[in-house]
Amino acid sequence: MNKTAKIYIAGHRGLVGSAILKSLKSKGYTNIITKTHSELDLTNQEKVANFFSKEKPEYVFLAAAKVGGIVSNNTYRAEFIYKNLMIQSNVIHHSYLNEVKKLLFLGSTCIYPKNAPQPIKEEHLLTNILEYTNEPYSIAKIAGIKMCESYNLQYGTNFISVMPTNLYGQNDNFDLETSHVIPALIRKMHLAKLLYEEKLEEVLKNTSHKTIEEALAYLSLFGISKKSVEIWGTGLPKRDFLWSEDMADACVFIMQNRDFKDMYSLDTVEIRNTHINIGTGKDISIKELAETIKEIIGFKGELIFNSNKPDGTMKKLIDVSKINKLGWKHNVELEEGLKQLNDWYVIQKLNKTC
Ligand SMILES: NC(=O)C1=CN([C@@H]2O[C@H](COP(=O)(O)OP(=O)(O)OC[C@H]3O[C@@H](n4cnc5c(N)ncnc54)[C@H](OP(=O)(O)O)[C@@H]3O)[C@@H](O)[C@H]2O)C=CC1
Ligand SMILES: C[C@H]1O[C@H](OP(=O)(O)OP(=O)(O)OC[C@H]2O[C@@H](n3cnc4c(=O)[nH]c(N)nc43)[C@H](O)[C@@H]2O)[C@@H](O)[C@@H](O)C1=O
Repeated sequence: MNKTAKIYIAGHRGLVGSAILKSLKSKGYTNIITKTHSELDLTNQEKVANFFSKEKPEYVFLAAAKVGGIVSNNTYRAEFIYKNLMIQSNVIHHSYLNEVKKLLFLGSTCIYPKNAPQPIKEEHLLTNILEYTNEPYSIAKIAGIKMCESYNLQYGTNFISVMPTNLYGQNDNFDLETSHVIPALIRKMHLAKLLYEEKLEEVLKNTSHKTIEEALAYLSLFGISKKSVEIWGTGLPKRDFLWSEDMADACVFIMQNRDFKDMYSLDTVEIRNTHINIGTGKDISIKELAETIKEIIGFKGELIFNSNKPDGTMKKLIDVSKINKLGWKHNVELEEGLKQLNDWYVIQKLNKTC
């Protein structure tokens, strides 16, 4: 991938896409194409076909998807399967038709069985049943992996599938209903702290409500009060969290240095691993995570675990030995990343009107 190569980042305003854009720019890439969702709806086959035949990108980072946390996945099941299948089918197929040299497809570690052996290796794909809360999303992601594999084997393309663990970082989604756990807990605890300090004007600024009564009623739906914050589930599930800029770094590293055949040849033909895990290889319970965030923010109230909300997969530690062997390792440890994200949130979101 030379510095003037034409590179398309699909989803460049999202958590990962924005970090990939930043990384490529910092490395001196000058010919990057981006389109917002409203400029190019990737679920629309005709528009995607026109875009690819006009722009002819040489490299594609496929970081556009319908994404969300556990409740969002469980609630908007039809949207998760439909939109993800459409986006990835359109982008992968038109990348093939337009002779894209290399494409990177972002899947997710939720593709693995819910009770997969720990740490989860690439070869555990399709060995048992999936976690039900995110089954539609996972099935779409598995279809994406198999689409890349099939195009590589039949058409000789160079399409690589990476499976990120749970990600967090700047430009994340902080919506209380649809976000992932880290942005949700950061926002919940800041709001509870503002309530505790009786900074009601600031609470109002940080919700989309007109009166403080409406704002308080809304916050109570999410278990946010001056005395306590609700944490979904039992607190016992464990997750491996990766800083989004580390994820972007891994994506750029693979696009610069590795090909599909490097991954394919890592295993026996019988195992036919065609994708690669990206994470830290370390996990933490949601309870420990919540306590760490509480400490960073300085919230003095209680954490209340609501076991009526889903836990999801209990353990999702991934084996990262393959990506490590290929020459990449994460850089930012969780506590450092949480502090950085909290600082960013305070400047970019907490003191701005929603
Ligand atoms: N966040 C995480 O923890 C994890 C993410 N992943 C995967 O990483 C990738 C990136 O995720 P992340 O950055 O978190 O997601 P975000 O939700 O932050 O960003 C997704 C991007 O895709 C764009 N997009 C969505 N639908 C369309 C569409 N129909 N047409 C055009 N653009 C669209 C969005 O644009 P707009 O905002 O304008 O809608 C946005 O820029 C995804 O494939 C996701 O599945 C994998 C594991 C964990
Ligand atoms: C990346 C991954 O993201 C999703 O899966 P998930 O790992 O379950 O992600 P999550 O961040 O939403 O939750 C992690 C854990 O945290 C608990 N939890 C506590 N309190 C809150 C809370 O307030 N919000 C959220 N979202 N979770 C909370 C929550 O109950 C769960 O036990 C997939 O659907 C799938 O899309 C996917 O690939």
